[in-house]
Amino acid sequence: MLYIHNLGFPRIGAQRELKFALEDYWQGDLSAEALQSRALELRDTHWQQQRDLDWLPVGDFSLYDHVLDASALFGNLPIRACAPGVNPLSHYFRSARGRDPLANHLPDCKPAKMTKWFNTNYHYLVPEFDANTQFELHSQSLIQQVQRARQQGYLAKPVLLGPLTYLASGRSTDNTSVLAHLDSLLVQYSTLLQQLHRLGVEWVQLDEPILCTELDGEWQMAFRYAYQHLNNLPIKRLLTTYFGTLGDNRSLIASLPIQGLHIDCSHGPDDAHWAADCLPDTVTLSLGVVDGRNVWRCDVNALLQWLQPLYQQQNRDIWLAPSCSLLHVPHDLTLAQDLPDEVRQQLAFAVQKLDELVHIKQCLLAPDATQAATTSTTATHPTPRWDDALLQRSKPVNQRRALQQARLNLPVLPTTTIGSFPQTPEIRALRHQFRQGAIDDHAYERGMQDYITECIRQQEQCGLDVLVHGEPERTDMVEYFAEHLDGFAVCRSAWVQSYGSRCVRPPILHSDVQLPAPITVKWAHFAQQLTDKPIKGMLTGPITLLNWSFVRQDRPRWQVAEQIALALRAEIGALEQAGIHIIQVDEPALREGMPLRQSAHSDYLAWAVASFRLATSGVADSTQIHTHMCYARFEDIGDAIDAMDVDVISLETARLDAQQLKQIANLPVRAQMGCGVYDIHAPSVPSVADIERRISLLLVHLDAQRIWVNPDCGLKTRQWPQVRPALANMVTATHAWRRQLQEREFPITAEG
Ligand code: MET
Ligand SMILES: [Zn+2]
Repeated sequence: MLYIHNLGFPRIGAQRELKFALEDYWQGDLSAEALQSRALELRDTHWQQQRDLDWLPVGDFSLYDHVLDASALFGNLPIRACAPGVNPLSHYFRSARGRDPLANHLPDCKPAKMTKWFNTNYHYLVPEFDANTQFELHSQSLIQQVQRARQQGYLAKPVLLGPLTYLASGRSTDNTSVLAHLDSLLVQYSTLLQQLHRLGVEWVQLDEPILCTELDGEWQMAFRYAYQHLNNLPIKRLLTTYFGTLGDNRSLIASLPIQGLHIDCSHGPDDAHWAADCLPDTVTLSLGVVDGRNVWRCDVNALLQWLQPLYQQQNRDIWLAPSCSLLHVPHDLTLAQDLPDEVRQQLAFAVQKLDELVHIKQCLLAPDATQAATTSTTATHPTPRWDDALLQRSKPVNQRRALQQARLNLPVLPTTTIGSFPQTPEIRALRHQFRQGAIDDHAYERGMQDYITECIRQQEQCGLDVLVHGEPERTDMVEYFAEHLDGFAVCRSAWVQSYGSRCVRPPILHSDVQLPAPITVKWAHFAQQLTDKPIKGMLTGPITLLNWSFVRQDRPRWQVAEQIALALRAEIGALEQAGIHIIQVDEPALREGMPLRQSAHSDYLAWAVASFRLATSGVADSTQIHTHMCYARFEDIGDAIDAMDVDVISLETARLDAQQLKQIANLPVRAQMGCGVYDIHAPSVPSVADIERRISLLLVHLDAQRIWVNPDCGLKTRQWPQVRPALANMVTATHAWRRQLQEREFPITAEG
């Protein structure tokens, strides 16, 4: 038999209803009951939108995050977030955010750590384990949802994070192994599966995406052990793997006692063929044939070429699904009226992806009666081959240094910022009015120039050495460039959840990327005219533009990166021409684009670094190239960072302890380094003493000549009353150190 199902649906709502409800609730403007009833309405609506499916995912909806939901389900929220007599909803939100309106009498607590969900841009809250961890099942909410779905006539398939992926996503806070908790966790899973079975549930979905990563012997054993443990339960278990291929885990998977296996087919049909050939007919095969990570329409013709024969040869049940949860794509294309028609025709968002499943099912069941849709995509042109010399600056980094210094004449421990300054309500309003056509180009530019003037004045008053224009024209560091480069489209309603109530709007890269006209030059040039201090030009790098966009799939990623890089190379050339001699090319997303499997890392880093160099190597040796990275670990990519061949790199390091900072300082990187000296996310103003201490830590490990002083990241989410004193303190602390360093160099003796 042939069925269609879904692994998970976007939760935030087509119009971001959940976001607004959550934010109202956190503000104290919406009661907990009202929040729950909005969530219930949203779930009902989303179920309605999935009504054509044979099996409906239930339990995939979340008020904040599905990993946090698993922690709540198994009674494993951090103890510091919980207090007797407090509503469980408060425990949940205190775990996520440190506070909750229903528990205002409690002091704020430290929220759980947030980190990226595999290689997506979705962030989850990291479960915590220690020797005292004890699980306790809180299944009431899930059970109610299942009952409600069944009452509404759906065949409900509860969605659970699998026990191994749950443990692997967590961290032990006392150096015990997370696997030490497997036994006690399995007891809860068993109880839960029995409860679901008693409700009449036939299938449960167990998400184990870690099966698409490399697993060592211990984890493989744990998998066998865990699924054996769940084996004697009467409910059917669909083991879902996604975000990659099965690789070396095929034989492990074949050894697990499961009734169904879901395979991500967006990477090709090999795993599907393997499973069809090697798994017993009693195992249902769920094929993730519609890409759940991207917005392009499925090429049904191409798909049927392999799917049709595979389906016909099988005696087992086949299910069709998106490759993974649809959480990672926008909700509904019909709302995307601002996209050009020729782009929209090529796309499918969550709702449309389910229509595609219906269509594919029809094609398989009645091949003669149905017409497979052909997908036409805009033709693109591979970039003409360029000379490898384009990847090289003329001189090595240590020789460029003197040339740059001759022009810039910077003091030791130069101070700067990462680029953006507060995005005030006035600036947002200005951009909004301009977009609406309420003000003309002239008024918009004048408004921006006024703000840039203000940013320059503030930076001069604080005494910074290298200034920036402040990025007021940018809604977002990727979106702004996507709006001004050919080949990208920005859809203003295409929201994807990033974490909690936060959503992002990844641009859609649909055809050849080109720079029609310089993007940043006028702002940087305007700023430079206002000051004698050097202005640092600001760009988003090729890899970050790539990793934070939806990218065409008919071209390899390295090729797309190369095209973006060439467009940025032209922009950088134009900045240099306009008299900007320091240019920062931000790559905060370099690390997160790393493939899940370690064996693929070096390949990725090689082309990522090459495209960065392609963008940046065209400048004179006397022009200083900076890059900035954040949100990531850097310890294991030191070589790649060095290979980027920048003159200065700034890193988000303010939250690292002395030991970790030492690791960063000792990376095999030749560039000068700006290890962020204060955390821009912290609500308080860092004191002069704090920053001095931070600088002294750096001075232990780095030559003073290599150190830059800057905040951790951009300041756009901050407000001026905090930014001003923070930067002033940073400069004061730096000056104090400069004096000390000078005294060390010319020690003041008793005589002199
Ligand atoms: N230049 C950017 C900014 O200052 C870099 C941000 S990194 C996420 O906002
Ligand atoms: Zn940053």
